[in-house]
Amino acid sequence: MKLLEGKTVLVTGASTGIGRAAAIGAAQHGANVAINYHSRDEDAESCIAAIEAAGRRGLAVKGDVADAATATDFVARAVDRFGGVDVMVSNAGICPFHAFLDMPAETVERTFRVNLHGAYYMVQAAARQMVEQGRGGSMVAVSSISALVGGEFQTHYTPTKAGVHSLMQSTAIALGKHGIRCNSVLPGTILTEINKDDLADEEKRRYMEARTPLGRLGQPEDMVGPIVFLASDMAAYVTGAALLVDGGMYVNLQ
Ligand SMILES: NC(=O)C1=CN([C@@H]2O[C@H](COP(=O)(O)OP(=O)(O)OC[C@H]3O[C@@H](n4cnc5c(N)ncnc54)[C@H](O)[C@@H]3O)[C@@H](O)[C@H]2O)C=CC1
Ligand SMILES: C[C@H](O)[C@@H]1OC(=O)[C@H](O)[C@@H]1O
Repeated sequence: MKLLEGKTVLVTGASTGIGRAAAIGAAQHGANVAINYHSRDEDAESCIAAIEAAGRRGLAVKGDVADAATATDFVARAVDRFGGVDVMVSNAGICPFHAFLDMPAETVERTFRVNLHGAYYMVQAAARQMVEQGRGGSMVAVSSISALVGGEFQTHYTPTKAGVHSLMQSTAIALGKHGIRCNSVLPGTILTEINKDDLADEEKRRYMEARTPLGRLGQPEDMVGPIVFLASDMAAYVTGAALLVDGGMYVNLQ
């Protein structure tokens, strides 16, 4: 069953990892897909090629999500190409692992700007368009298990993920009257570029695997079903919710 037939889906940070998998998954579920990406043109082109191979139309728009103008440009370009916006997947993020006591202020500020301000601007720009269209819509923000638990080298990162989750709760209230649903997914540890260096440490990787009741770390494709579901009309009465997608890592105390 195709869950996003006829819809236009926008995904930020979609040239790699979870965003790329979500963009291709949305196309496989019948959506035309616009992707935002930050720097690597060849990765964006390859994502668009995969969207088109799924028989749908794709559009790549370059831009830094930390800049509010990127969001208005992204939405305007998608509307110009596809005629509207039905779903915004706010996914772009960074996690430069670093100790707390000597954390550089610029690392804190950049992480806040990309992860939290970026999500805010993207969701706001999409919401304005959806309200104008008058046919509702769906926001899916990629938060994290880190919205719920801490990380020694993620003191600048975990507050942004709690913030993204909180943003979905408040926008669910602000936008419910317009038929716009807002939810977050909370991935556990998914093997992508964001943690490639961190998980190159075999001991840490084995520890993270051992914490996961399903016995393995996640792949970007593990995020597709939950994101597509929340984006789709199958989740028509789901808003303000957070869906952990972590192989059971969060509940595994002992
Ligand atoms: N991989 C994991 O274990 C987890 C990842 N997440 C979240 O998932 C999201 C996607 O990350 P992954 O796919 O894992 O890693 P990734 O590094 O493959 O993807 C992040 C994407 O965001 C893009 N990006 C970074 N800064 C940007 C900017 N200023 N403007 C536009 N795009 C920008 C990158 O170019 C990249 O394509 C992030 O928000 C991350 O915090 C959440 C929980 C766990
Ligand atoms: C980047 C980390 O490996 C990943 O990001 C998160 O949000 C989770 O906390 C994982 O540790």
